[in-house]
Amino acid sequence: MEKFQESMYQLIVETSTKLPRDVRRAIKAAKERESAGTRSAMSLATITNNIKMADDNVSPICQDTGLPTFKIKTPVGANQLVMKEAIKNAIVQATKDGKLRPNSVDSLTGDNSGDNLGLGLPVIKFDQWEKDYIDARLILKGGGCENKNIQYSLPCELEGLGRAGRDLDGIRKCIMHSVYQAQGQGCSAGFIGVGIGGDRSSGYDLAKEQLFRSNDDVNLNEDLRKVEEYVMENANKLGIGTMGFGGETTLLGCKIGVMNRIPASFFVSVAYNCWAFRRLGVAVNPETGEINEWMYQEGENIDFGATEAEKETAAAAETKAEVITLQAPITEEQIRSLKVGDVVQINGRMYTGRDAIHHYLMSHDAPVDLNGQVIYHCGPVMLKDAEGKWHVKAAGPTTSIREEPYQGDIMKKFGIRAVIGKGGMGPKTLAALQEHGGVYLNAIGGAAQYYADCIKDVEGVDLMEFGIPEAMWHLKVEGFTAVVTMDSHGNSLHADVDKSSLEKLAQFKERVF
Ligand SMILES: O=C(O)C[C@H](O)C(=O)O
Ligand code: SF4
Repeated sequence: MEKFQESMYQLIVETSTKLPRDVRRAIKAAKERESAGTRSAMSLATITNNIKMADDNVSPICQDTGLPTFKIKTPVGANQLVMKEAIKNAIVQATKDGKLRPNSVDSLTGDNSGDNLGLGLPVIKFDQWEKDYIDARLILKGGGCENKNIQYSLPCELEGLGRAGRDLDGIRKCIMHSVYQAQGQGCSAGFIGVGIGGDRSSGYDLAKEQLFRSNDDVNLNEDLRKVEEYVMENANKLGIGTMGFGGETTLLGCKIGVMNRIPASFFVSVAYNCWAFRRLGVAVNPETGEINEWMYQEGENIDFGATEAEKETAAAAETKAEVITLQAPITEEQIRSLKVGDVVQINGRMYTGRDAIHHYLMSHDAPVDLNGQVIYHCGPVMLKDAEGKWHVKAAGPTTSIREEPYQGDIMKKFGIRAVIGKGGMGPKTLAALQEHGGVYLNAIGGAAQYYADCIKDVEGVDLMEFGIPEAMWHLKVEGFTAVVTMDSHGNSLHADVDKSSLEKLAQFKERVF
């Protein structure tokens, strides 16, 4: 088993940096469905560029490399303790090499362990089987989509859909609702794994288990196959689209599993996974620990390479004419001239700030003058070189809604003019944007390589005590592109899409099964 650690390292690196073939094909099909020139088409072009960049740079597709979860099947007699130790070592190494973000945080103190280890982490689930090889699978599922998981206890009342009963039709309604409630916040278009039955914890386990199925397989259970097909056809009519910008594709895959339940409980558990659906697997020799075979290799591999990239550059050049350039510090007048739908490109300085920084700024002074400045909701992957200089390895946006309780107050307190994130913010922030003269810019979630490339220098860092993802990084950017989705005139694309998709959801109220 001396090669097992190296094999697990390879599995981690491949999973973090290369999307599996079935996922690539689903994204390509989504791109082909979208009409040219729309915000969704532009986002999908950025996403496919990003996938290609991650391949080429062998760097994380998305900066949130999730809570590493291994599912391992072993032949009788294989030593699971040895495997566990090897996996931990491989994780520490992958973190040092910038292939994983240090993502393990003490739940009580907020301290980041720095190496992705810590109480309960990584998650490793072992099972024994009769076969003579080790089947090791890994999923790196980020926090934004994990937060959009949802569990229904039937019977229940659902907005837009009415009563969901304890039958196949009730299940159908829950699944349709789960897609609606995620909006763009889990970096749509997404994949869902659904678990029917069990208790609250085994139901969610079953839902996550479905995410290990190939996106192209056909459910052997006839009822579930019908529901899967129904959901794939109809969820895309909700019009939520890529990043919640509206558009043709909201869902890229739906896999449903079932297990028994106890008479009093009827759970439908949904695990939502973003487009950056990072899961892979290997078959390992139990004697040597070497990889015999990579999984999920069936079908055509889309590399989103040269010709696609050329087309996208051309498309980007076409839209260039409409792009508005912003450079911090930004004046109130400039900000008030922006409106929902505008595409902006930022040059110059921006500061990262997410959960810990927002909480901190409520009761402290800022370490820098934020007047007229831009805050980027981002927790990057950073590496320090031998000279002590920091380099950005991955830096896409994080879900902004978590900062809703603080954002408006902080913008007013420090004179911040623009915040960049993804998934949109709520009414409190919208009111503050109007009152103070501010704007919300939606960047493309998961496009961590694309945005890392826009960051030309790391000019400083404050509040490192919060750990790498939560610190306030001072970034020099060039051509950082984002879309105005909330402006200073009271408009919010997110509120509009939420409203229209709820109306569309109501079309699916009538019994189908
Ligand atoms: O933590 C992050 O960087 C992003 C997170 O996965 C999110 O989607 O909000
Ligand atoms: S930022 Fe988006 S793509 Fe990345 S893990 Fe979070 S939900 Fe997934």
